[in-house]
Amino acid sequence: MYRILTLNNISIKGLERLPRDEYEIASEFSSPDAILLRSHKLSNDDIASSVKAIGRAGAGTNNIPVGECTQRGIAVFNSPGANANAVKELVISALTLGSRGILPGIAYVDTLADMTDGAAMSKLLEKEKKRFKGRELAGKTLGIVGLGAIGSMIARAALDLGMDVIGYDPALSVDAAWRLPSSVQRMDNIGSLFARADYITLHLPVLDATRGLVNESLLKNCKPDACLLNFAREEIVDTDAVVQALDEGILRQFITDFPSPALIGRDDVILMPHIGASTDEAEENCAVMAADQLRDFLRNGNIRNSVNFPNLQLERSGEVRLAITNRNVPKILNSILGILADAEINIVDMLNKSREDIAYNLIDLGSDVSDELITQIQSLEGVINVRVIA
Ligand SMILES: NC(=O)c1ccc[n+]([C@@H]2O[C@H](COP(=O)([O-])OP(=O)(O)OC[C@H]3O[C@@H](n4cnc5c(N)ncnc54)[C@H](O)[C@@H]3O)[C@@H](O)[C@H]2O)c1
Ligand SMILES: O=C(O)[C@H](O)COP(=O)(O)O
Repeated sequence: MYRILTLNNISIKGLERLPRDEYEIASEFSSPDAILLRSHKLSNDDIASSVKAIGRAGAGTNNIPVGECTQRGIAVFNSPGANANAVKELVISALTLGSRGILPGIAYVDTLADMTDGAAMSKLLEKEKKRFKGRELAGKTLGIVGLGAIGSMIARAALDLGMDVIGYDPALSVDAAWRLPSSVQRMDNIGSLFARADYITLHLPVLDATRGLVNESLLKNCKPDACLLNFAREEIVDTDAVVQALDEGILRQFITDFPSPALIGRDDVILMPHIGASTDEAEENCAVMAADQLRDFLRNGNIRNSVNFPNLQLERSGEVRLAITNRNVPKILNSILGILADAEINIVDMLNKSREDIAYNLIDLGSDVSDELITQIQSLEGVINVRVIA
């Protein structure tokens, strides 16, 4: 029986992928095998020594101490693309909110609640509506920073709205490049994107290299009247610099899914309570993907969509499988194979892959192994953990 600790509400559709005869699921456990969460902020001390894997039902993993997990041999998974459509739809709504007098218009109509004369109300609205005139998106330029799952979907939708789309992504994967419409013009640097776009939308992860990326000097490149959207992460944008750019008229508007006190109560800011992925569909997609990945890892040692372990899958064969994580240094695999050979245990199949500091091995054996042999492998210098999967 595997124990799964949930630290946020996880969609029932995802939890159903973990059958109760094999998985115990609860929001409190002293020694869980795995953790399933959304945006819950997890510290290294919160992670019990029994934890083998963490599944993030969502895209961003900045709430998880990934580096420390890697050192401890804990695989961290996310759900790439599973909530991208939800974010795309919200960003398209935000673009229209940022171009038309929708919110002030609605707020104005709400002030007329005491009027009882319909004809007088119509007359008043026709007179006042000029205050809520907007502009159209068609023909404007949208700059997308980060052309991954969300960025590429937004690019396609914006092109359908008649916008010109430019993008910047210095780390674009081959798969993401295939998904990108060919009419998206790629910029060589982020400054050029800021200088050309009427609307700029951020869809990149928060990393050491992207924290505070949108700062005073970058914002100085903006076209007059530009509108900035942040549905990625709060830390990517220097809020003080944005407030200053708004005050100085460098930016016309800021729309974000990450409110902070300095932004509340301004007419030129639209704030949403981190609802980019809050749809039934996205929550289900993320939970199902995260649960399936955890299950395949716990049951078979296979790894799909890990952010810190190499991706690796091997069909099951043999009697028993060893899943071994070790430091990525020479000779460890040789030593492991030597121990198995000395014990005359036949290797039926095996796969070994590395990623940065660690290596991960799946070794299918023709016969069962003793506890002593596992202890022998576990005590090899550089071996982080060993799992025996029946
Ligand atoms: N508001 C929300 O609820 C919500 C929902 C989902 C995701 N997000 C955030 O959006 C981010 C992107 O999600 P995704 O699913 O598109 O991820 P993704 O991994 O598919 O795409 C991210 C892209 O950003 C690119 N990138 C990395 N560094 C960059 C840089 N310095 N400049 C420009 N691009 C860079 C990567 O190469 C990649 O193509 C997530 O990391 C998460 O923080 C927010
Ligand atoms: O990175 C993500 O996937 C989003 O920020 C969604 O976070 P949530 O699962 O807490 O809504």
